[in-house]
Amino acid sequence: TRSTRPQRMLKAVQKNATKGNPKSVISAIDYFCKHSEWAMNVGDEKGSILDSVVTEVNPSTVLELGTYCGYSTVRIARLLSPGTKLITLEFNPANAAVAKQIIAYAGLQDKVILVEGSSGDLIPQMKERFGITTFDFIFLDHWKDRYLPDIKLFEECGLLRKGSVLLADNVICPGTPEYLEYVRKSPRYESKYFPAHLEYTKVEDGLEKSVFLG
Ligand SMILES: CNc1ncnc2c1ncn2[C@@H]1O[C@H](/C=C/CNC(=O)c2cc(-c3ccc(F)cc3)cc(O)c2O)[C@@H](O)[C@H]1O
Ligand SMILES: [Mg+2]
Repeated sequence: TRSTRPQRMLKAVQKNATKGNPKSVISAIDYFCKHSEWAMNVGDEKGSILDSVVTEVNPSTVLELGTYCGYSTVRIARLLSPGTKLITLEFNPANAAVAKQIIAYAGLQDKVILVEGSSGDLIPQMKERFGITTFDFIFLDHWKDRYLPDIKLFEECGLLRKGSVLLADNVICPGTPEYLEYVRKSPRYESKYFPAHLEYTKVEDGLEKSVFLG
């Protein structure tokens, strides 16, 4: 049967990237998406903003919602200090399988805990399963209509502390209007919009960085 786009992306990484070299994995995926097939990775322009926020926060506890093929997982994990791991949630087994291989090809498997399942089920389990008290940094890039319910879940589960940083992809395209209204209106968050473009296109998009104020 015909391969899937994530499988073709993995093939491109195995063909064009250097094993154990995260930068080459990132470049190989960006090249594939620019010259072969568009795919919904955060991409190089928004990815650079992601890099700068991760570097600034230098988090000890990290969560990503929506692994997809692991592109942003690799971008984040390569910047984490030794001994720090990122937890990434993915409920599509086929996508998780590709992501696992792409993360391993980058040599970052020891810095990543990929959990198969839905954020709605897994967020309440973070404390008991992974010994997390609060997250320093959260990257939201899963179904856009789930950003708001999940941020409320973080609050309810006591997973945010004064200074926790949430970075959300696609707040313009496809758009997350309810989430944006919530974080920008709530007195409990300090929000800032980083303008950019939809990955590999000239369409406007951007990232919203929201700091929890406690
Ligand atoms: C709801 N809880 C969840 N828990 C765990 N994993 C979840 C998940 N929701 C979705 N996922 C997974 O995340 C991934 C989904 C991501 C959704 N992202 C988008 O829809 C998206 C879509 C676009 C996009 C933009 C313009 C356009 F024309 C077409 C697409 C661009 C992006 O950057 C995107 O992030 C999949 O791998 C899915 O299985
Ligand atoms: Mg996205």
